[in-house]
Amino acid sequence: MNVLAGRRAVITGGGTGIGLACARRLAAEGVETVLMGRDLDRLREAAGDIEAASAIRCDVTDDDSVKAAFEAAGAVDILVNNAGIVSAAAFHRTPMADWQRIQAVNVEGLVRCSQAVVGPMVRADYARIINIASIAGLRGGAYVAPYVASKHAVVGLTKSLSLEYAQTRMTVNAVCPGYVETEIVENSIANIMEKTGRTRDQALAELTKTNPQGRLIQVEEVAEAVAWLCSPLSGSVSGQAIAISGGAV
Ligand SMILES: NC(=O)c1ccc[n+]([C@@H]2O[C@H](COP(=O)([O-])OP(=O)(O)OC[C@H]3O[C@@H](n4cnc5c(N)ncnc54)[C@H](O)[C@@H]3O)[C@@H](O)[C@H]2O)c1
Repeated sequence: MNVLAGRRAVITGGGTGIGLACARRLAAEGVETVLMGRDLDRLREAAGDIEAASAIRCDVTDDDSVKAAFEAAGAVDILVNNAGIVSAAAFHRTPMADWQRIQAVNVEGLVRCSQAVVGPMVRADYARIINIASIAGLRGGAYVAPYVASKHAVVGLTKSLSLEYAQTRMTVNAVCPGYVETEIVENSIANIMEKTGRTRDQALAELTKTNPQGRLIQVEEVAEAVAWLCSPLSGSVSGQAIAISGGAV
């Protein structure tokens, strides 16, 4: 029998990319998944293909939306804070509004959703918070300062919460992927092509050369790490930021 059968997981930004792969992987362990995001039609379509999955509208930047969504979700054993955005620009040309937009989703959104679940989680016999950070949370990167700062904040929050709740049965960890083949990366490729006039293959090579294995990472590889962090036998792993980067960090 699957040891996670009957557990309930919320995955923010669960309708696409890494979040959707996490939902599929956890569902394979018998976990009931709740996909949260802004586009309910897309979420419902995604949930329709997954056993015991449901969809709830949630904008992680909005207090009322988060409150209503987590009330509707009910008891939660696993929270995967996956919703995230990125933008690329030279530091001196990055408007303050871009900084605020990225912090609002990547950092404040994660705080809001985590605060919505930790109360009951600290009293539970099992609980997991898994934050999808990035290798941008472990090292710097040119032209992506707001994203890098936000993902460093995610890693800092992960370490702090793991200590704050160490006396409970909750673990808090981050996974830190390099470039993963998703919509975000497709946008990065389009951005490089537009700014530099490079072909798609050249733009893709710019990204894959950051991975010593010379390839894009697959969403299933990230989801596998998330599933392991959910397993009861990983209960003494907490406060970690696990790179999934082909050895880049
Ligand atoms: N793709 C990569 O190369 C890569 C690498 C490292 C880390 N990450 C991180 O992985 C996570 C998932 O990204 P992805 O690559 O699957 O791309 P994605 O764009 O498919 O996923 C991001 C999800 O977040 C959702 N989202 C954005 N703003 C939201 C909001 N205000 N409220 C609720 N949901 C919101 C989007 O709708 C989308 O479903 C992000 O946190 C991203 O920073 C991605």
